[in-house]
Amino acid sequence: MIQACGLRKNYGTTVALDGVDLHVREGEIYGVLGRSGAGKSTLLRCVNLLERPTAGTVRVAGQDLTALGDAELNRARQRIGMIHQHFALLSSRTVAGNVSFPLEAMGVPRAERERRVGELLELVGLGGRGKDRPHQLSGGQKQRVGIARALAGNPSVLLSDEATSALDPATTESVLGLLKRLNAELGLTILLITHEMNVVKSVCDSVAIMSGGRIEESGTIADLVRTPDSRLTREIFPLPEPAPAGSVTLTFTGDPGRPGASQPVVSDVVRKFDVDLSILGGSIEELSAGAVGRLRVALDGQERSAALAYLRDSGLIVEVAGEAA
Ligand SMILES: Nc1ncnc2c1ncn2[C@@H]1O[C@H](COP(=O)(O)OP(=O)(O)OP(=O)(O)O)[C@@H](O)[C@H]1O
Repeated sequence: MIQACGLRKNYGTTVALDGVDLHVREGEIYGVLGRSGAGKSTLLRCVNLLERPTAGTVRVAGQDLTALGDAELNRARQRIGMIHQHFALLSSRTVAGNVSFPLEAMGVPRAERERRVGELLELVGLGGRGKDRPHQLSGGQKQRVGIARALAGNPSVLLSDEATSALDPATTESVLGLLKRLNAELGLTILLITHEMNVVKSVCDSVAIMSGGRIEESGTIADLVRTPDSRLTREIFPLPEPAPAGSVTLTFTGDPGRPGASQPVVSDVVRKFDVDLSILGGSIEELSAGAVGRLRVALDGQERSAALAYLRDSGLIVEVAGEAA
């Protein structure tokens, strides 16, 4: 749905994007994660051409935006909604007036606008709040207005620029829940940038990790957590590094056909084999891709090799420190 190839953006001598390739599939929620200054906002602004890239191409829904003139670009942008960290609402307008704003710009007749604004406010859980002013709303409600406004042009793509960074954890969760529902119900493709791992963990299907204007790592969350040395896996499941020589790190991926983190594989291995097992560290996370756990253990005893083989045969990813995978 979104395909960026070889994107570069220079501001004078600052290289904000240094050859970025991005592929967001239709219907997925794709997170771009990175520290301040990594280039995330620049990437997002280049996707809808609010910034013209210095080099590279951007295709959205099959259309090469970098090849369009201003008028065509404005039309194409109506199919790309955007929400912002600080909501960007007009304080002089009511809630309904804010949502109506892009429809007015598109020349939609008044009766049709009013019907559509009512639908959009219902969709984001703000039915009946149309006459309120933005200052009468909480942060989460303001962001819901921002989302309703972004959906006014019936976009196929929603871009989110740190949309939950100004919100408290409970409100963040409810806004993310809304985005997930819109993704599922409307088939909306969502590209969001964030510096919060929690956002990626709770809603994203895929992620790109940016640093210094480049993408360091990208892929589906499900694939990356199965790649034991991926940066995403190390950040979601921090375990002391380096692992003590001979220690064993077990990854429960929760894939169909593999044991989940709640299944008693570890107690089985101790019962079945002459081994001692002590836990050195670990955690379990409920990701959008399912429950995933990583556990580091010391495993010693006469039947260590047989126990390791059993763990592998049970479907766990087994890494032994100091041994090639
Ligand atoms: N309009 C601009 N003019 C000059 N330099 C810019 C401009 N916009 C961004 N930069 C620079 O480009 C680099 C990437 O900035 P960008 O805002 O894209 O990063 P970011 O990952 O979104 O960080 P943050 O989360 O702090 O916004 C930084 O070095 C920044 O200073």
